[in-house]
This record gives sequence, C-alpha cells and structure tokens, in this order.
Amino acid sequence: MPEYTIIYFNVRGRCEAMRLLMTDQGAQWKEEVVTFDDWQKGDLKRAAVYGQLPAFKDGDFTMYQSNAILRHLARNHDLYGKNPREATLIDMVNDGVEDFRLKYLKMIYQNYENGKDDYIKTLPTELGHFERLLASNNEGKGFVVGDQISFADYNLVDLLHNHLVLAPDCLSGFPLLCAYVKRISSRPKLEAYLSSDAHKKRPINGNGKQ
Ligand SMILES: N[C@@H](CCC(=O)N[C@@H](CS)C(=O)NCC(=O)O)C(=O)O
Repeated sequence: MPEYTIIYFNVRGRCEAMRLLMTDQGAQWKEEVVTFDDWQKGDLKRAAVYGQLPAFKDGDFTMYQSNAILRHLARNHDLYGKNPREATLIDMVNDGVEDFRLKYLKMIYQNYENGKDDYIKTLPTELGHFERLLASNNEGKGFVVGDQISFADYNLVDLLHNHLVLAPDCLSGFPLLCAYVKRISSRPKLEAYLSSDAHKKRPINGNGKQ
C-alpha cells in the first residue's frame, strides 16, 4: 500500500479533490496540518518548491502543485483513461476545472462581498461548458470522459460541491450535471466520507468565506 501524506492548511481547498480520489479508491493517507502561525514563520514556505502548499508525499517522494498531485494519484490508481485520446480529454476537462477554480478562488479571496452576486450570475456560462461535455459522453449518464472514473471527475465534483454551498440552486438548469454530482457523491465510500466530520468540519476556504 502506498504511504500518502497531505501537507496543507486545515481547509478542503486544493486538497479535497485528492481526498475524494483517495477515499473512493480505498487508499489511506495522513494529514500534516500546517497552522497559519507555523506558515508565517517562513521556514516551510522557503522549503516549498513554489513557496506554497499543498505538498504531498508518496513514501519518500515529495511533490507540489495540486494538479500534478492529482495526476500522480491518477497514474497510481489507473484514473487516467484507457488510451492516449482519453488521457488528453481528461487533461482538457481538468484544465477547464482549474480555470473555473481560479475564478472561484479570486471571488472568494479578493472580492467576496462586492463580487459574489455578479459571480453567481456568470455561473450558467461556466456550468454550461461542463453540461455540454457531459452530454457528449454517453449522454451524460456516466463519467465526464470514457466509461470509467478519472481524476478529472473528482476535481469537477469537488468544485461543484463548493458551488452548491455558494449558490444551492446553481445546478437547477443543468440536469445532467445535477444527476452526475448526485451519482458520483453516492458511491459508497464517497457517501460515507462526505457525511463524516473529516469532511464536514473542515472549512472549504482559508478565509471562512464559502
Ligand atoms: N498552483 C498551486 C497553487 C497553490 C496555492 O495557491 N496555495 C495557497 C493555498 S491554497 C498557499 O500556499 N497560500 C499561502 C502562500 O502563498 O503563502 C497548486 O495548485 O498547488
């Protein structure tokens, strides 16, 4: 069994997709929680390749960049499609999720009070991209690419969970996405994790906004 460790602040943030992936794949991991005070001291920041967290350990191999970590886990657990074409499509979806996540994080951390309402108004455009992607694969009845789960599914579902907290009705005009989130979230190990304190008590973002 791989020895996985997440080194991160006490938030779901950029690590919840990897937690969903590891949970669903039956992998165990440890959490090394970095407090704001420890981070402020600067040693950990100086040691981080890009001066930021998360870091992730697979045994004695330490890596940075949340999407590289997701891809590493995808290679370990066969979550990167069945052939090169599927792998490229999965990358394409994941890059789209990253673009969407960056917009979300910008609003949360830089413009929550003044920008939240306008952000929510733009959501149908963002969500429409993913609704159409789903529709183009098996009529939206399965996964976002191919016929098996991939790391992009965990990343997309995590970001949709955050949006359902921000704007609970945001998926009402998107029947495929709505059913997809419910379907993935009700996979037995995920359902148990999502209702656990480990998930529910961990804040979504570091500034308390959600
Ligand atoms: N592209 C990086 C972004 C990492 C990032 O933004 N980390 C934030 C927390 S989510 C951080 O370390 N903030 C503290 C700092 O920059 O000093 C990734 O995906 O891992």
